[in-house]
Amino acid sequence: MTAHRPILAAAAMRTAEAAATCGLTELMERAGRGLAEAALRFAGPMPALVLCGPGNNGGDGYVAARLLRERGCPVRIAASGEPNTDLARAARSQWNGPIEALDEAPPAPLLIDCLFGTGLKRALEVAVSEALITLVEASHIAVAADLPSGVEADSGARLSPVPDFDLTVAFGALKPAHRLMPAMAGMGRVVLADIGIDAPGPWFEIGEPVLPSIAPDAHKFSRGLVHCLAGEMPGAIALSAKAAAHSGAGYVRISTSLPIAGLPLSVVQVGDAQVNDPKIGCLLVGPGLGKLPQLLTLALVSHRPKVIDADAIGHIGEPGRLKGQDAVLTPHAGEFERLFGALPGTKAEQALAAAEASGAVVVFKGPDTLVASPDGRIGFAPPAPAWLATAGTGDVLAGMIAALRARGLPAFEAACAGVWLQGRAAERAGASMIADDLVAQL
Ligand SMILES: NC(=O)C1=CN([C@@H]2O[C@H](COP(=O)(O)OP(=O)(O)OC[C@H]3O[C@@H](n4cnc5c(N)ncnc54)[C@H](OP(=O)(O)O)[C@@H]3O)[C@@H](O)[C@H]2O)[C@@H](O)CC1
Ligand SMILES: Nc1ncnc2c1ncn2[C@@H]1O[C@H](COP(=O)(O)OP(=O)(O)O)[C@@H](O)[C@H]1O
Ligand SMILES: [K+]
Repeated sequence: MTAHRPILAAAAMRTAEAAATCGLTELMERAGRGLAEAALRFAGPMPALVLCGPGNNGGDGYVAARLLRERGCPVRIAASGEPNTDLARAARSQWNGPIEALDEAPPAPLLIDCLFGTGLKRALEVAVSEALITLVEASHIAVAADLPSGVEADSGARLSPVPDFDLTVAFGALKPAHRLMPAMAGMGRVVLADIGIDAPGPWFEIGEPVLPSIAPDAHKFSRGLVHCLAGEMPGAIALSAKAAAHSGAGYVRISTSLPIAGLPLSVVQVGDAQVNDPKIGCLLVGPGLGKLPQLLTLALVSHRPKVIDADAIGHIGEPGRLKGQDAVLTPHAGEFERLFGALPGTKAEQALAAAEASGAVVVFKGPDTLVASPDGRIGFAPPAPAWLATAGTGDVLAGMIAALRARGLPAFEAACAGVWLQGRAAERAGASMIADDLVAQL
């Protein structure tokens, strides 16, 4: 099992830094050392150019340059201007080499970007942005300190054009941008430098789940019954049902008006939906539902936990309808906007607002999937392969979450576990996978 790693927004990071017992000077020394060591490990000793900005991200750069030079690397520094914090000024005063002007500096094989980190508030000046892009493109290996300059820490937005990096060294904790699009796509490998900050909080990167073990005296119903409501296009719910069966549910049942072909023989097809059957561990409605809002209504009459996906999300109408439902909602961006409207803020803030409005656990899917709970927790998915973008993988995820819920995990934990397991299954399935292959990897 890998632990959940904290994710701190810029303001929370500043609070955690201020609370660090070692003091800010030592924090910057540790950040600079972590950066220098990570760059050396990744690139080996090669001539480096460190770009230093005006704030503490620049301060980290002065420290890293000094330490790289102490280890025998030929290092140059180019700065966009004078440091404007005491910490950065102190770090610069310990550098006794020349400092070049950013717009005149020739490139080097190793480029280390310490222009801006969590303090970026607006687009880079055009000359600074152009120099950064030119120097990154002319390097062999480009490393970003904390964040690539131009990336907004909390939203993952690019406030100005940002070149692609090979390595990003996050200090103390991941920031939302390390796990949000578009920023995360251009960071290369992301590593975390431990600078001694201990700040567990309600936002984290989802780690490997601990799944309930199968009791020695288990029977099929104690392992969890998933009941799926089939709609107009039964192929989708069939995928969900298979995924549920292979995610450890002891019994998977589909209520359907017509027999569904291609299902494993172990999946039981029934004509009527006893949605209040106390044996049901989790109901699943939505995949392939089509224009049958009455099946969502039926699911909402049930007192059992439920996963609401796909077409069913479009039939909800008013998020408040889900209050008290013990539901997990799994919208992609289109379904999300249809139900919740165009919410303001970052993707994380939108997911939280949606969870609060609906009282449901919201799995806001995409290349940067988030799991938000009405109690304020957010799990950020670790990167998953882009080949998940193929029809039916969302149906598989819904079936996985339903099974994990039926096996006894609480709604938020089941959703986080499903998202993590889906990503790893996709890695094993490989780039040519279709949704059916994903099920084979569960
Ligand atoms: N605090 C700590 O103890 C530790 C912090 N650490 C490090 O510090 C980083 C955060 O440092 P930071 O807060 O100084 O912000 P940073 O990203 O360097 O830049 C902000 C400066 O840039 C300016 N500015 C902003 N946007 C701009 C623009 N587009 N174009 C031009 N200027 C712009 C802004 O000025 P202003 O907007 O006020 O004009 C401000 O002066 C963090 O990522 C980590 O690397 C580590 O060392 C661990 C210890
Ligand atoms: N570019 C991507 N990178 C990683 N995962 C992705 C990407 N695009 C989509 N996914 C994942 O694939 C699944 C697609 O689900 P969804 O859009 O509901 O498709 P469908 O309705 O066809 O099943 C989601 O789990 C989503 O997070
Ligand atoms: K940076």
